Amino acid sequence: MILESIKLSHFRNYESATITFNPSVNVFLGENAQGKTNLLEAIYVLAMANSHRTSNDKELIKWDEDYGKIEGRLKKSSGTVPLELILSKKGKKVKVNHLEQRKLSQYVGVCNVVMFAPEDLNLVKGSPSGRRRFINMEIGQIQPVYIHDLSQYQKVLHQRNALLKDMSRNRNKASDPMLAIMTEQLIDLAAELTFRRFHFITLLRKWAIPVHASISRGLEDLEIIYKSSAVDVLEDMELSKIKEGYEEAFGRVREREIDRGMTLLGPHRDDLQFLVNGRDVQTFGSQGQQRTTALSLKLAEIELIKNEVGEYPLLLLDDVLSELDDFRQTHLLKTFKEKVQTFVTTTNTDGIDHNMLKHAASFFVASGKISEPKE
Ligand SMILES: Nc1ncnc2c1ncn2[C@@H]1O[C@H](COP(=O)(O)OP(=O)(O)OP(=O)(O)O)[C@@H](O)[C@H]1O
Repeated sequence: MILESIKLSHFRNYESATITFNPSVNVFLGENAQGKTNLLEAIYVLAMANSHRTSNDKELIKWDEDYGKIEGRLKKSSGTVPLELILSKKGKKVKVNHLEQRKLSQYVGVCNVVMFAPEDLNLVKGSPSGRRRFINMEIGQIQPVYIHDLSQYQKVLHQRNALLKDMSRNRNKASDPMLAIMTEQLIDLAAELTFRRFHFITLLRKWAIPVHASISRGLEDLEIIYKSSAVDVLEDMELSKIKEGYEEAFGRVREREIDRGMTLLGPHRDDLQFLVNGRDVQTFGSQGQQRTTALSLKLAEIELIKNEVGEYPLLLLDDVLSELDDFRQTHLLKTFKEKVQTFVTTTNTDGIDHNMLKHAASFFVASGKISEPKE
């Protein structure tokens, strides 16, 4: 898919801007804090209806304005699709082909993106919540129903936590039937999410392992393990078996949950583990191995999306090229040259592959204004 153009109104530090993109590579050049990342963020938000760096949508609206808007024209093999996202203090509205979509699950997935930002280099080393967010965002764009299930899960989790908190304070037996109902609801959703996540990790593994071997010049074997807080999920495990596993596990922790006043098991406490040559990269890996792993995951996602939805996603590279050594950079750029529309931000083109720059449109970004492309 190709993003032909974008129009921003009151988005971050952009008052208004319209940009027509190159179908191959677009480079955004500028000093720090001028609006380069904001521009990639706008593309990401247009695709995912959520930012990659804040969960507070109000931060996306230009200061002292009431609303912000992002419009884009996306070219897919099925035709051109106008997309629109309006942010206001009351919430957000999304439109596809000028028609408002009531549910985000009907919107997310129309435009696919893979973002690689400096914080992704932390995917391996950072906290489990970052890895859960990665899983949620990636499954959401290939299986929109996942977004619906996840938001239902979060609602039930919130209610169940409130009930457990109350039970831990009051030790009231009268709440037992309510807890049983909520546990059943939570288990249905937890099993569904775990099943989908496990299937996603199986696909991710298929693409990431060969990529990692290639970037490490055949020296490293990657393994990705889904670590469930409740069930030992096995290859090809049926949904009903995962559900049974949750029922047993919740039975075991019931008293502890009431003591602690919170839900102790479920997808919100799961994690991913990465092994390189059999050792945990998070604990034992060098910084280079951790970076290679993060890059392998991102490259794998591109192929995974192509395989699942039939078209390559847009690739957003926020100031990461200079973070990768020449070999990793060349690998990244060579693999997708001409196949994937790429958007790159940088303060300086010195560290960037010159062959790539030859085919790119370069834009200059200063104080929320974008100059015409320089060839
Ligand atoms: N809601 C907002 N309204 C107006 N300006 C904002 C808003 N949010 C952020 N900014 C401004 O946007 C600028 C940051 O832009 P951005 O994050 O895109 O930087 P950048 O060009 O990518 O720089 P760097 O190379 O340092 O990452 C800052 O000047 C910040 O004050």
